[in-house]
Amino acid sequence: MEHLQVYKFGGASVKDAAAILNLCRIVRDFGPQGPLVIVVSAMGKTTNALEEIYDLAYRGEDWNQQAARLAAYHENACEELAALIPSLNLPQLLKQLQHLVADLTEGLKFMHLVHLPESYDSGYDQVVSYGERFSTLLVSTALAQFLPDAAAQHVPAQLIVNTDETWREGKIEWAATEAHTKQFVTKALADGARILVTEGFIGGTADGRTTTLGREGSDYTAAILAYCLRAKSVTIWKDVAGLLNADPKIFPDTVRYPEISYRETIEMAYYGASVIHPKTLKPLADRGIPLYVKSFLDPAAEGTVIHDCQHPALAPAFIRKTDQCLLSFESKDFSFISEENLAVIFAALAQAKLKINVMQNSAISFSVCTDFSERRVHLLLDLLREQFKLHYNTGLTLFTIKNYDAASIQQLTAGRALLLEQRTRSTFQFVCK
Ligand SMILES: Nc1ncnc2c1ncn2[C@@H]1O[C@H](COP(=O)(O)OP(=O)(O)O)[C@@H](O)[C@H]1O
Ligand SMILES: N[C@@H](CC(=O)OP(=O)(O)O)C(=O)O
Repeated sequence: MEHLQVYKFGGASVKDAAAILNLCRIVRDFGPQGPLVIVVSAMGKTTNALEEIYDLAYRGEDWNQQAARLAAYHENACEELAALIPSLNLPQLLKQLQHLVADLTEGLKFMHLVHLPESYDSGYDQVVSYGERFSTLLVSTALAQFLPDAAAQHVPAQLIVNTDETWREGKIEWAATEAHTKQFVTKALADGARILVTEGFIGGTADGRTTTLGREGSDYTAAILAYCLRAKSVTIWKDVAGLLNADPKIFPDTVRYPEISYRETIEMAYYGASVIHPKTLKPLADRGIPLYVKSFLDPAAEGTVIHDCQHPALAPAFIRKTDQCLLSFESKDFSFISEENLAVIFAALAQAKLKINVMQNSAISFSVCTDFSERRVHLLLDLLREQFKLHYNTGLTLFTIKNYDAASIQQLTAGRALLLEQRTRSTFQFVCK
């Protein structure tokens, strides 16, 4: 479907009724005339709120107040949307929302009273996925009223984005996803819809259970659907002017990259540039689909295009990852760290689902820097305690400078005590307090 485009709207761009109206205007004023698939994230900080609710429920603590606050936030958005789009049928929208809220709270009560889910992670997906289900209901309803000619239709992501049962990080079953996506989209277009709206971040297993694709995974959903539909392009609408050389919330004086290659961007995302989910680039690069990053606050502005291109050297990019943990494994008897030891350590890291951000070895010890998760680090320690002496430090920060020069290293390292440092020809990384 080479005319089809994919838009993705993240949490900031749907955070309240005014933001949803802005989305409708972007689609009307800047959107294509042809078919458009819209991928929607949960409103504002809803996913964090659902994580908190799930944690409380899993621990057997009271989650009712937090759940009521989340329901009120969405109800309030429905009421405000109805004031902004008078043709919207508020009682019907509220009824649909309340239905979803009731499903969510039933699930939580069931877990609380009857039995815990088979694992923390499987229960997480059933609960945390509601953020996207709520937001997609609001956005698809608003679009259907705002642009009646486009006959916007909701396509449930659980039916088209097929995954295995890797909870919280569902692995895409590509053949099934491609077949179902084509089938649902073709049918909806044949029925007269021009705009299809679906949930980002969530998928479904073959037996109908909901999975999630990893935090901030809605960008990835957009790329998956674009790949399966051989779309013309993907546009992700953000609260920044495009892909910048650093996060403007952290670093002053950022510059925008008007054009950048898939390869450079994939590395920036991998090192932690949170503007794009790291898995997003591969499906697009595989099919040569350009990715536009544009500002929903200034939709007429140029933004960034990420595609297959050659460009001159880029300004150094600065990336910060907080909440890091530096773990070191030491042999107990002064024997060298061998390949056999490393195989055991890597297997345990994979089992504990701890991803390595940086690693380094010396004669008798091996160190890795990972994102910190108390639950996962403790599992790792349990797995390896017998064989190795283990030390770990938390509350650390990992900085990466891509395309570094002497001045950028000096700028970032000045006054900091470095616990680990590493450089390749293009990348300088260090971990510090
Ligand atoms: N290199 C970068 N360029 C632009 N924005 C960045 C970069 N690195 C981090 N960011 C941050 O990413 C944010 C947008 O991404 P995100 O919050 O995931 O959006 P959404 O959830 O709305 O999709 C920006 O507000 C900015 O703070
Ligand atoms: N709502 C999910 C998925 C997502 O992609 O969100 P956003 O597009 O707002 O980063 C999360 O917060 O993780």
